[in-house]
Amino acid sequence: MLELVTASAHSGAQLKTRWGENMADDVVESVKPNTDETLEGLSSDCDNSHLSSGENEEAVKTFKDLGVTEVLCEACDQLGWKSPTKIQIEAVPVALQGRDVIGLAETGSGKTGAFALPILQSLLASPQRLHTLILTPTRELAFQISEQFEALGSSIGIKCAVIVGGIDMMSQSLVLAKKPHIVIATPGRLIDHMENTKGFSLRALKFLVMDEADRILNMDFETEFTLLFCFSLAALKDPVMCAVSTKYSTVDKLQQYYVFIPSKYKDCYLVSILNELAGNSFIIFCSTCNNAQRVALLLRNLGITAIPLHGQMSQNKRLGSLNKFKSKSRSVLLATDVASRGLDIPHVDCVINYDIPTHSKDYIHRVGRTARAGRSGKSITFVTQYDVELFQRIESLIGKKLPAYPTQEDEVMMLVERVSEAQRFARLVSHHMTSHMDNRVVCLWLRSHRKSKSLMFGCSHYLF
Ligand SMILES: Nc1ncnc2c1ncn2[C@@H]1O[C@H](COP(=O)(O)OP(=O)(O)OP(=O)(O)O)[C@@H](O)[C@H]1O
Repeated sequence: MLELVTASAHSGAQLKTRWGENMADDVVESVKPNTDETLEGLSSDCDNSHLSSGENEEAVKTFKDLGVTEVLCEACDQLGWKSPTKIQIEAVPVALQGRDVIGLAETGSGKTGAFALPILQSLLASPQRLHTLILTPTRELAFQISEQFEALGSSIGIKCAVIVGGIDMMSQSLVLAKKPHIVIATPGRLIDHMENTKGFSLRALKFLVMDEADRILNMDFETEFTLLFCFSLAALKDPVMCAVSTKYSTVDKLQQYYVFIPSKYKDCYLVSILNELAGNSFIIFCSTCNNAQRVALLLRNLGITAIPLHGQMSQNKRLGSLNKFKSKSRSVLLATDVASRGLDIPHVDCVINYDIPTHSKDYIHRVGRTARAGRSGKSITFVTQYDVELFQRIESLIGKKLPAYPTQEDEVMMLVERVSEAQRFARLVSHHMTSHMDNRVVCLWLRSHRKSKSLMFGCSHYLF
């Protein structure tokens, strides 16, 4: 699940968060009025006065019915959004009235649109630079939200800035100096700019969004309601709770399975399932960066187009991996929980929990990377002899017993020798990579140690 909090109509001085400082403390310069002609030209089109909250789902069929202005309705149409989702029906009219909103809905249910549309409409009504701040827990999510704002706001000349770690501060300062309408940031880098970038001020901010609020605040509450209620005490004014999911739930179109296997045969089962479901697109979750890297190498050794995504990679490499997976040039993404929240890659057919998540809540976020926006999808969770208790906790959190995924043990065991060979290669390559050996040297080394042609498949791809 993902929560959103839109704190609308707050002045910068009121914006206080638990993770950081008072955002208005570092005010150096006030924000100049917007001169963006496109936004101003369109602003008269915007009239929310007729809106009332509490319109129910049955009565509302279109974005227009929610009070969304014509130009944004057209943008939704261009994105292929024929009608609003449940959370959009609940949250958009309330946010358009200028109320603070706490949103709660299933994964892949369109929460980004639910806060993006009211923000864009507010910008149309009163154009202003540095109008909105969106905080996200991961860098990838920040880029994704920016893409969605730019897609919805393309015809109105919206300017977004993504301010995340792993990217040069100076170039970000230049982007901030141009005073974008919307800043999408991860907390650490935002604080850096607030402390060190002259002239950067959030005083005039009209909207604050905390996407994945529990993760940003780094708090593990029993339910997300409690978390957001606590946050509302600190910063929100009489917020409206828009909940279209009242507990930790997974979507109906997701088929969830587990497979009970001995720990030492995890790789064999993985390869067997990937072979069986060949042609699909997978995200495989591992609990550590090392494991994600090692399994990616192992699969590459076996000719499977796998690519890693984890926090020990540079930001450029992380984005490169994600783009290759998104563009379908790689069919398997080996990821840590850095990819478990919010990432929206519609073509993901199957999520495999190679390592079971330690926090049950992460299970819901991970499997939510498939079966998004009404599509169907599959998830398979590996449960070893060490994971039984964690698995039971997951089942009790989601409130259902999962069926076993059918596997043929004898067929899996036929892979043991082949997989062991690939494991040895993966370990050796990992060792050379972690000892900072030049990539070209690794490739040369691999060539000289080549045992069979297929083991060397994709050698150049070691250079990620
Ligand atoms: N009204 C709509 N009709 C059709 N598709 C939509 C609609 N609104 C959003 N979408 C699409 O649904 C997908 C999921 O949306 P989004 O990423 O906002 O989900 P989410 O609820 O934030 O998920 P998560 O909890 O996993 O972060 C996106 O591809 C988005 O373009």
